[in-house]
Parts: sequence; structure tokens; C-alpha cells
Amino acid sequence: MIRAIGFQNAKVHYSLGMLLLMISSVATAMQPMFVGQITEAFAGQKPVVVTTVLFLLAVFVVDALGTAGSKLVMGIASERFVFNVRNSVARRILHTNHRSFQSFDKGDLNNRVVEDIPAIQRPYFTTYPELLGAAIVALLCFIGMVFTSWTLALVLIAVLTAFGALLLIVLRSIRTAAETSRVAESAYSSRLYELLYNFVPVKSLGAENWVLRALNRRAESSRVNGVRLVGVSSLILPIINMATQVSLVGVLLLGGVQIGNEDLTPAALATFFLYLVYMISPLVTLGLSLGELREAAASHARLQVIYETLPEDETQPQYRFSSGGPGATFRSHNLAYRYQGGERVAIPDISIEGPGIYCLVGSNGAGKSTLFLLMNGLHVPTEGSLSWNGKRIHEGLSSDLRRFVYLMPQSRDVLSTTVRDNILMGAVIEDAEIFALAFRLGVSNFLEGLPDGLDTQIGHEGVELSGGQKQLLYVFHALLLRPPVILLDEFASNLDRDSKAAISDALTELATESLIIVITHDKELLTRFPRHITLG
Ligand SMILES: Nc1ncnc2c1ncn2[C@@H]1O[C@H](COP(=O)(O)OP(=O)(O)OP(=O)(O)O)[C@@H](O)[C@H]1O
Repeated sequence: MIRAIGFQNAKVHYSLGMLLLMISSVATAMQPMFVGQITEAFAGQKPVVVTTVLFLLAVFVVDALGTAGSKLVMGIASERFVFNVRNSVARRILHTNHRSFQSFDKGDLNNRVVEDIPAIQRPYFTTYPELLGAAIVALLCFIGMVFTSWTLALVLIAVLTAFGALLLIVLRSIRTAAETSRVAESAYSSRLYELLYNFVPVKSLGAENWVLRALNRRAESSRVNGVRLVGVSSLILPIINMATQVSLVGVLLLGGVQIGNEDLTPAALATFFLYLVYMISPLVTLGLSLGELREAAASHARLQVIYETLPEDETQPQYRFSSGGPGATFRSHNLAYRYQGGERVAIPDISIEGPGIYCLVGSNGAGKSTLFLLMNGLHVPTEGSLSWNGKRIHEGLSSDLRRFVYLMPQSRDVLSTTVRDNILMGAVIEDAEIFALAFRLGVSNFLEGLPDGLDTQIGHEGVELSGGQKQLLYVFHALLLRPPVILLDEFASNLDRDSKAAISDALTELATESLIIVITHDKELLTRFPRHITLG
């Protein structure tokens, strides 16, 4: 499946690359034959045939051009492969349901996309072509050897079979070592992610050394596993070296004996030896490539897990929510949600009639944020039921439901893009409407003071916004889109008095047609919006 995704629009380049590679490999394997003929002419003190020399030069050129051309088109195809798979995995991650997404560690997920995808393209674009080229050269050289001296060729087979068996045992251990090494690297990446995210608290608590020690422990585990992998992989080359040395010595000794017995001519031994030398480099490539294949298999398995454990979210909801005029109604019955860690959050039976504004209150951990996630379908109830406008919510409805119920979560950050993109998040709304809203909220100065207006870049390459300015942008989205239901989790915690009052006015106006539920601990807002729903 991953292979089919990766090869979209890359097959033509790939096939051309393979063809060029095969041509250059045949050209390589023909060289000993021509060199052998020239050597025999020298040895027999006969004139060298010009066409043989010309053929030798021609195969040199074809070899060089074929190798370079093949590398180029394969490179183009491999970049396309990585691009395709990255897009597909990112799509799967963003389209999966919330519960499956939560089961993944974010650093680990990042590591799989950034590291494992380039790792899995290697077999197709480097290893298999190398294997094919090596196999063609080795096979043709071997045929040449059989025709030169079949007894020496038999000895060679015996030696290579013995060392081949040894190689297989090593290759099996490489796959296991590669898997544990990738897991350790991901664990390091996850920890690093968390710590970078918490840079400010770490610095202000003076916890740099404590954090470094935690990071070092993961780095140490990654190092130990890396060493283990390098350790097993490093056995490949000595095995191949030994195999070639034993082959070379064996052929020379046995060939010498055969020459003594007049079963073989010195020129034939020279040609056989030449074939063997030409065969050695492909054999080394073959051994090393097989090792790389085992490492890539480990990465492939990690990516496969993403496709298997992140199901694609529903694309065609069977039921379309519509506000059907003002007044969304919500009901819950025996509702509970159990987190994967085992925490069970029970929600009392609730009945809410829109439009209007309600405050959702309760102590820390009472389940307010959990209820919001259930209300907009990101969490699917593990017990009981909930319904909007009499329609019971189940998993298949969630994507349509989220267009009906807008949720602004408690923890959110701006994206490194323009102010306009951060406000709209893909929605199509005229700039004039954004400025009109800013004017109504009394925050025009904020938007007009930005260096490039709505095109101002936010993030490390642009301006930094204050916590309150960020919250303004998040609330803008809801006020502009005016969805039938709006859930705001602590929307005002960083807003100044004036902004809070202006947004509250705007929400009150919006609440004539929409149902707005606000999670807040703010006394002013609790007084202003007197209808409360209490949890816990
Ligand atoms: N991702 C999670 N995995 C496991 N348990 C969770 C998760 N998120 C919340 N919980 C648990 O669910 C319970 C309810 O949490 P929730 O965030 O809904 O409370 P809350 O009322 O919004 O709290 P607060 O006012 O502090 O934001 C808590 O006991 C919390 O530990």
C-alpha cells in the first residue's frame, strides 16, 4: 500500500532509471571479456584487433553514461516518492479520529514522518537498483567464468554458499536491532519536543541541568541501541572480505595447480581472475545492500502502524446538521467518557435549549473540557448518549457535527502564517468583514498597527503576539463564521477589561441566534452570563 502511494507519478522515471542501470551493468560485465581478449593477444604476441579496443572504449562510455543517467532519474523519482508518502501520511494523521490520534505520541509521530519515510525510499531507489546491477554483473561474470573454467567456478560456488549462509544469520539480527534503535530515537525525539515546548518554564525554574539529565538518559538509550545496530551491521563487510579473499586465494592456488597439470592455460586463468575481480565489487554491494534492506524494513513497519492504527475519518456523513432556525438543543443521558489511561469522566444529565449564552462551571478536573470534546464529536461517548436537535451523536457524524458546533479549546497556539490565515483557518471571508468586526470590538488599532496588516506573518519569522492578542484572533473566527453552536473554553483568560467587555457584547448579540457555551472561572463573565450549568 505504501509502495503504491509512493510510486504515483514516479513510475516512468523509475522504469527509465532501471533500464539505464541494466544497460550500464551489461556494459560493465562485458569489459573483462574484451580486456581478456586483448591480454590473450599480448600474451600470444599477436596484433591487437582494433575493433576489440573500440568495443572496450564503447562499453566504458555506455557504462559511465548509463550509471550517471540512472542515478539522476532515480533521484527525481525518489524525491517524488518521499513527497507522495509524506502527503499521504500527513493526510491520514489529520483526517483520523481524535481518539486514535491521541494514542500516538506527537514526537514519535513527527519522527516517523521525518525520518522513517526517507528511510523506506532507499530500498526502491538505491538498494534494489544496486542489487539488480550487482546481480547482472555478478551473473554475467559468473557465466564468463564457467566458460573459462568450470572447475574453478564450482570451487567459487562452494565458497560463496558457505559465506552466504553466515551473512543471512547477520541480516536477521540487523532487522531486530534496527527496530529497537528507531524506537529509542523516537523516544528521544518525543522528550526533546516536550522540553523545547516548555523552554520558558524550564529556564525560569532554573531546571536546565535537570532537563539535560532527562534528555541525556534518552540520548544514552538511543546511543546504546545505535551502537548495537552498527555492531551487527559491521559484521557484513568482514564476512564479504573473507569470502573474496578465500575466493581469490582458492582460485589462484587451484588455477596454479591446473596450469601445472596443463588443464588450464595461464591466459585462461588471467581471464578467470579478471572476471572474479569484476565480480567482487558487485558482491560487496550486494551484501551491504541486503543490510540496508533490513533497516528499511524496520522503518516500513513503523509507517505501516500509522496506516493501521489511524483509521481514516468518515468522509460522507449520513446526516447533515442544520440549525433549522435559531435554537439548537442539546441533551445528554447517562453520559460518560473513559480516557485510554483509564480515567472515567461521568457527566450528569444535561438539557440545554438555544439560542442564548450559558456558562459551564465546575471544579478543576470536573470534566468541562471533556464535555466540550464530546459535544463537538471529537470524543465519542464510551457510555450513555448525547444528542443535538434530537439527533443522537455517533462516530460517523462527527465531521459534519464539527461544522455545526465550533469549539475553541483551552490550549491552542497560533500557526506560523499570516494573521488572516490564523483568523480564518481556511474559511473564505472578505477582509472588510474582519476590519468591521475589529472596529465593533474596539480593537482596530491592533490590526492596523501590524506591519503588513492582515498579511503580517506570525511566528519565528514574523511578529510575536501577546497571549491576549492571540485569544482575540481565536475568538474572531467564531464571531465571523457565526456557527449555530459555539463552545469557548476559557476564551478571556488573557484579555484586558475592554476587550473582554467588547467580546462579551458581541457574543450577546450573536446569542440571539446561536447557542454559546463558555467554560470560565472569571467572576465578571459569570455575573454577566447568569445561566450556569454545573458539573461535579
Ligand atoms: N487526555 C487525557 N487522558 C487521560 N485523562 C484525561 C485526559 N484529559 C483529561 N483527562 C482526565 O479527565 C478528567 C476531566 O478533565 P477535563 O479536562 O475535562 O476537566 P476540566 O473540568 O475541564 O478541568 P479544568 O477546569 O482544570 O480545565 C480529569 O480527571 C483529567 O485527568
